[in-house]
Amino acid sequence: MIRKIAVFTSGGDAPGMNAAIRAVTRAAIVNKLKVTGIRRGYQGMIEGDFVALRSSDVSGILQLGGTMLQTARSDEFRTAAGREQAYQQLKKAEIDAVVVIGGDGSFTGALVMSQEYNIPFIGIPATIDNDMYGTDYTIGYETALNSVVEAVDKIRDTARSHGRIFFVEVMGREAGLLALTSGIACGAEVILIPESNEQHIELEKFLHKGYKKKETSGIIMVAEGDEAGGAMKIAEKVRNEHPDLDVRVSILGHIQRGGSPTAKDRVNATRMGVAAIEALLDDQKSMMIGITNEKIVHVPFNKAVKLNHSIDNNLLDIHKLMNR
Ligand SMILES: Nc1ncnc2c1ncn2[C@@H]1O[C@H](COP(=O)(O)OP(=O)(O)O)[C@@H](O)[C@H]1O
Ligand SMILES: O=P(O)(O)OC[C@H]1O[C@](O)(COP(=O)(O)O)[C@@H](O)[C@@H]1O
Ligand SMILES: [Mg+2]
Repeated sequence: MIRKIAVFTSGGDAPGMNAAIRAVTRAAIVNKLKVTGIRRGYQGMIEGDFVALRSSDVSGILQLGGTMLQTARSDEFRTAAGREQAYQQLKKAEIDAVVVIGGDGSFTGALVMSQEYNIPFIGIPATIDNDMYGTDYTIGYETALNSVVEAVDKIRDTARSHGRIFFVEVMGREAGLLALTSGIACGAEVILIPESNEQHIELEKFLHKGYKKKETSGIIMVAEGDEAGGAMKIAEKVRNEHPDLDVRVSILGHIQRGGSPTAKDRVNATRMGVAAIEALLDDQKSMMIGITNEKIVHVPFNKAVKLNHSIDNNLLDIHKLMNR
């Protein structure tokens, strides 16, 4: 019997996390559940940094970026002693079930803890990387994509004016989807992502033939996690090999993680927040709420975190076609 739930945000923040906190809180209250917010992710769980949430406490946050509960990456929670302390804090606060809003790391932590202690966890995927298996969509990705496109359009203006080649680094330590889709949206000439090596050949072709023949500017999107080592390193190599080219680097950084969530991120965060409470009331546990083909789906944590989210090769093909 669930009487009181906790909700928290964990890992890298993502625009729309607040919308999810609001939806979880309000859906729980409508179903006569009490709600506790845990501040600062798993670290706050270990330290008992809890706050009671009423419907009015989540008023006015729907449109705000970041997370009102703050977030953290907690090394202590990776230890058995840290998780034991976290469990004791949950018991003390009489929490019967937990909703975790985060990415693959956060769900791995939830899976480990639910194997050790009898407490149900439901996950809501929120990461700008959109790298979770079993869902087409993670909260924050759409907003980040639009932020990248807005920034790169501006870079294109100055690149064209000077006839320069820009290496633009986009976030994604292990995931290239944001670089790939923003690259397509901005008409990038080349896109370098960790999931595919082939694009380095495209870069060589572009530098040797394409640029010199017909281009007035070049945008090379580089995912942070590309194996050649990020935009700085690649640009340095290109400068050495092609001293005639005017090369610049722009690392977009954490502006990609901030800002007011797009309408789609708000709507999907609200849908997933409500679905998370419904899943708990339906006695589900260790389950991620996802959205596939625009429908809510339930994906067991062990699948969501262990299976790889692959890149759609069609997107790579489409990009290639545009730059023939
Ligand atoms: N294998 C694990 N065991 C226990 N906790 C984990 C594990 N992996 C991740 N976590 C917890 O989840 C937190 C968030 O994970 P992280 O990978 O940083 O972000 P995200 O959830 O956005 O992918 C970590 O700081 C850690 O506290
Ligand atoms: O904010 P930090 O700690 O520098 O982390 C940067 C990383 O976080 C992300 O923005 C989001 O990743 P997670 O959602 O897995 O936390 C990655 O794209 C990036 O590599
Ligand atoms: Mg992650």
